[in-house]
Amino acid sequence: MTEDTCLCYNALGGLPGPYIKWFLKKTGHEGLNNLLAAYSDKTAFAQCTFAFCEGKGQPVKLFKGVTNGTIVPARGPPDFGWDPIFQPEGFQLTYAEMESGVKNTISHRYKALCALRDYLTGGGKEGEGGVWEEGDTNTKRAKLV
Ligand SMILES: O=P(O)(O)OP(=O)(O)OP(=O)(O)OC[C@H]1O[C@@H](n2cnc3c(O)ncnc32)[C@H](O)[C@@H]1O
Repeated sequence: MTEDTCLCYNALGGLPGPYIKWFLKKTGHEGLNNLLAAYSDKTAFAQCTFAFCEGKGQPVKLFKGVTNGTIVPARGPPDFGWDPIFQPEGFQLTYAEMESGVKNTISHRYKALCALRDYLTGGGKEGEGGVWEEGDTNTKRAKLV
Protein backbone atom coordinates (compact mmCIF):
# COMPACT_ATOMS: atom_id res chain seq x y z
CA MET A 1 0.00 0.00 0.00
CA THR A 2 1.18 3.49 -0.77
CA GLU A 3 -0.26 6.99 -0.44
CA ASP A 4 0.06 10.22 -2.38
CA THR A 5 -1.35 13.68 -1.74
CA CYS A 6 -2.06 16.33 -4.37
CA LEU A 7 -3.09 19.97 -4.14
CA CYS A 8 -4.81 20.91 -7.39
CA TYR A 9 -5.63 24.46 -8.51
CA ASN A 10 -8.71 24.59 -10.74
CA ALA A 11 -7.42 27.66 -12.61
CA LEU A 12 -4.29 25.70 -13.53
CA GLY A 13 -6.05 22.57 -14.71
CA GLY A 14 -5.10 20.62 -11.61
CA LEU A 15 -1.48 21.74 -11.18
CA PRO A 16 0.62 21.70 -9.02
CA GLY A 17 -1.16 18.40 -8.21
CA PRO A 18 1.35 15.66 -7.37
CA TYR A 19 4.20 18.19 -7.65
CA ILE A 20 2.93 20.22 -4.68
CA LYS A 21 5.71 18.95 -2.42
CA TRP A 22 8.33 20.54 -4.66
CA PHE A 23 6.40 23.77 -5.28
CA LEU A 24 5.95 24.15 -1.53
CA LYS A 25 9.61 23.47 -0.88
CA LYS A 26 10.86 25.91 -3.52
CA THR A 27 8.29 28.73 -3.31
CA GLY A 28 6.73 28.53 0.17
CA HIS A 29 3.19 29.53 1.07
CA GLU A 30 3.56 32.97 -0.51
CA GLY A 31 4.72 31.50 -3.79
CA LEU A 32 1.80 29.06 -3.77
CA ASN A 33 -0.54 32.07 -3.51
CA ASN A 34 1.36 34.02 -6.16
CA LEU A 35 0.84 31.20 -8.64
CA LEU A 36 -2.82 32.27 -8.74
CA ALA A 37 -2.20 36.03 -8.90
CA ALA A 38 -3.30 36.23 -12.54
CA TYR A 39 -6.52 34.29 -11.96
CA SER A 40 -9.77 35.25 -10.25
CA ASP A 41 -10.53 31.59 -9.59
CA LYS A 42 -8.71 30.72 -6.35
CA THR A 43 -10.48 27.40 -5.86
CA ALA A 44 -8.57 24.19 -5.42
CA PHE A 45 -9.04 20.65 -4.26
CA ALA A 46 -6.95 18.45 -2.04
CA GLN A 47 -6.79 14.84 -3.12
CA CYS A 48 -5.45 11.84 -1.29
CA THR A 49 -5.01 8.49 -2.99
CA PHE A 50 -4.18 5.21 -1.32
CA ALA A 51 -3.04 2.55 -3.78
CA PHE A 52 -3.52 -1.00 -2.54
CA CYS A 53 -2.45 -4.27 -4.12
CA GLU A 54 -3.21 -7.68 -2.62
CA GLY A 55 -0.13 -9.28 -4.16
CA LYS A 56 1.95 -9.97 -7.23
CA GLY A 57 -0.13 -9.93 -10.43
CA GLN A 58 -3.18 -8.56 -8.64
CA PRO A 59 -4.79 -5.33 -9.80
CA VAL A 60 -3.96 -2.13 -8.00
CA LYS A 61 -6.98 -0.49 -6.40
CA LEU A 62 -7.05 3.26 -5.92
CA PHE A 63 -8.93 4.77 -2.98
CA LYS A 64 -9.45 8.49 -3.41
CA GLY A 65 -10.71 11.29 -1.22
CA VAL A 66 -11.25 14.86 -2.40
CA THR A 67 -11.89 18.01 -0.35
CA ASN A 68 -12.72 21.22 -2.19
CA GLY A 69 -11.54 24.58 -0.95
CA THR A 70 -9.86 27.91 -1.68
CA ILE A 71 -6.23 29.02 -1.68
CA VAL A 72 -5.78 31.90 0.78
CA PRO A 73 -2.83 33.88 2.23
CA ALA A 74 -1.28 31.75 4.98
CA ARG A 75 -3.14 31.68 8.30
CA GLY A 76 -2.46 29.46 11.29
CA PRO A 77 0.54 27.47 12.49
CA PRO A 78 2.97 26.67 9.66
CA ASP A 79 3.61 23.20 11.06
CA PHE A 80 2.35 20.93 8.31
CA GLY A 81 2.62 21.22 4.55
CA TRP A 82 0.21 23.62 2.82
CA ASP A 83 -2.35 23.50 5.65
CA PRO A 84 -2.12 27.33 6.25
CA ILE A 85 -3.14 28.22 2.67
CA PHE A 86 -6.03 25.77 2.19
CA GLN A 87 -9.46 26.84 3.40
CA PRO A 88 -11.95 24.02 2.91
CA GLU A 89 -15.35 24.78 1.43
CA GLY A 90 -17.94 25.70 4.07
CA PHE A 91 -15.35 26.83 6.63
CA GLN A 92 -13.87 30.22 7.54
CA LEU A 93 -10.73 28.52 8.89
CA THR A 94 -7.77 27.08 7.05
CA TYR A 95 -6.77 23.48 7.69
CA ALA A 96 -3.96 24.91 9.87
CA GLU A 97 -6.36 26.95 12.02
CA MET A 98 -8.71 24.03 12.65
CA GLU A 99 -8.56 21.64 15.54
CA SER A 100 -6.99 18.50 14.14
CA GLY A 101 -10.13 16.65 15.23
CA VAL A 102 -12.17 18.78 12.83
CA LYS A 103 -9.72 18.49 9.95
CA ASN A 104 -9.69 14.74 10.44
CA THR A 105 -13.44 14.50 9.78
CA ILE A 106 -13.46 16.47 6.52
CA SER A 107 -10.03 15.98 5.02
CA HIS A 108 -9.08 14.42 1.70
CA ARG A 109 -7.14 11.76 3.64
CA TYR A 110 -10.09 10.95 5.90
CA LYS A 111 -12.32 10.42 2.86
CA ALA A 112 -9.77 8.21 1.12
CA LEU A 113 -9.33 6.16 4.30
CA CYS A 114 -13.11 5.76 4.60
CA ALA A 115 -13.16 4.33 1.08
CA LEU A 116 -10.27 1.97 1.94
CA ARG A 117 -11.96 0.95 5.18
CA ASP A 118 -15.24 0.27 3.39
CA TYR A 119 -13.46 -1.90 0.84
CA LEU A 120 -11.49 -3.87 3.44
CA THR A 121 -14.53 -4.39 5.64
CA GLY A 122 -16.80 -5.32 2.74
CA GLY A 123 -18.70 -2.05 2.75
CA GLY A 124 -20.11 -0.31 -0.31
CA LYS A 125 -18.15 1.09 -3.22
CA GLU A 126 -18.56 4.63 -1.97
CA GLY A 127 -17.29 5.71 1.43
CA GLU A 128 -17.93 9.02 3.17
CA GLY A 129 -16.95 11.07 0.16
CA GLY A 130 -14.21 8.68 -0.95
CA VAL A 131 -14.31 6.37 -3.95
CA TRP A 132 -12.25 3.51 -5.26
CA GLU A 133 -11.47 2.24 -8.70
CA GLU A 134 -9.31 -0.47 -10.19
CA GLY A 135 -6.05 0.50 -11.81
CA ASP A 136 -3.86 -1.99 -13.61
CA THR A 137 -0.80 -3.86 -12.43
CA ASN A 138 1.44 -1.37 -14.23
CA THR A 139 -0.03 1.66 -12.51
CA LYS A 140 2.90 3.58 -11.07
CA ARG A 141 1.27 6.86 -10.31
CA ALA A 142 -2.14 7.74 -8.96
CA LYS A 143 -4.27 9.49 -11.57
CA LEU A 144 -5.75 12.93 -11.07
CA VAL A 145 -9.54 12.95 -11.26
O1 LIG B 1 4.95 12.03 -2.88
P1 LIG B 1 6.30 11.86 -2.24
O2 LIG B 1 7.41 12.47 -3.05
O3 LIG B 1 6.58 10.46 -1.75
O4 LIG B 1 6.27 12.77 -0.95
P2 LIG B 1 5.53 12.58 0.40
O5 LIG B 1 4.92 11.21 0.48
O6 LIG B 1 6.44 13.03 1.48
O7 LIG B 1 4.41 13.63 0.30
P3 LIG B 1 2.83 13.46 0.08
O8 LIG B 1 2.53 12.99 -1.31
O9 LIG B 1 2.21 12.72 1.21
O10 LIG B 1 2.43 14.97 0.23
C1 LIG B 1 2.80 15.92 -0.75
C2 LIG B 1 3.02 17.25 -0.08
O11 LIG B 1 1.82 17.68 0.52
C3 LIG B 1 2.01 17.90 1.92
N1 LIG B 1 0.83 17.35 2.59
C4 LIG B 1 0.41 16.07 2.63
N2 LIG B 1 -0.75 15.97 3.28
C5 LIG B 1 -1.09 17.22 3.67
C6 LIG B 1 -2.17 17.78 4.38
O12 LIG B 1 -3.15 17.03 4.85
N3 LIG B 1 -2.16 19.10 4.62
C7 LIG B 1 -1.17 19.87 4.17
N4 LIG B 1 -0.11 19.44 3.49
C8 LIG B 1 -0.06 18.12 3.23
C9 LIG B 1 3.28 17.18 2.30
O13 LIG B 1 3.91 17.87 3.37
C10 LIG B 1 4.08 17.26 1.02
O14 LIG B 1 4.77 18.50 0.93
